Amino acid sequence: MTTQVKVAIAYHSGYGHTEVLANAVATGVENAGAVAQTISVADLDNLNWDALADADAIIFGSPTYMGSVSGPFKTFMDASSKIWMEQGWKDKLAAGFTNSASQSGDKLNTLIQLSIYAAQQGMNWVSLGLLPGNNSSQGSPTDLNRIGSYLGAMAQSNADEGAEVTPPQADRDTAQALGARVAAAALRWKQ
Ligand SMILES: Cc1cc2nc3c(=O)[nH]c(=O)nc-3n(C[C@H](O)[C@H](O)[C@H](O)COP(=O)(O)O)c2cc1C
Repeated sequence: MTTQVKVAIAYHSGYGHTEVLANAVATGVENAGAVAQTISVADLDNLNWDALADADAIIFGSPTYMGSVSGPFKTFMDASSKIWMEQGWKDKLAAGFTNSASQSGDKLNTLIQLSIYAAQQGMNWVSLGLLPGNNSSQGSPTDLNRIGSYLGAMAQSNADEGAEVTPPQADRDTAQALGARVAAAALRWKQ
């Protein structure tokens, strides 16, 4: 009998760019042989908390707004304090991704915030696991992990373009790689 591993992707996206990444993460999860479910956290009244409870791993995704997670994502974090009280997500795997307009844009702070959140929930954080791209004379903006993050997946979306154009394919592929890594880890974790 094969073990079914479920990976939830809990994300917020104000204008669709981070949602593109959430879908790319889900593709990576599915390609690695696990079941992916994307869950927008924007509508707390209709949030599928059961799916989060049922997941072996939760990958958190938020745009970087004002150098931290977006307001709706923070509202979701605070609403999950009931779960924290019971340590309901303890020992699940966790990972994170973020997206913003600037190359840096203080995205690292968002990933740190997500990893601390996961730690408070008793979860085990999975890093991106890719060497940095685009950091040598041989590098290119089309490289995987072109922004050079370790803690999670970072993406950059031009401020004047829609989600059908930006973030670029390299960032979508990086998000996909994160999904595949977490799914592979969850498959090992569940054995
Ligand atoms: C309220 C607000 C705050 C923002 N703050 C930042 C920021 O701190 N750094 C940055 O690089 N971009 C910032 N941006 C740009 C967004 O991160 C960027 O447009 C991103 O692609 C939005 O993702 P979304 O379409 O999923 O909402 C901000 C945008 C908004 C609306």
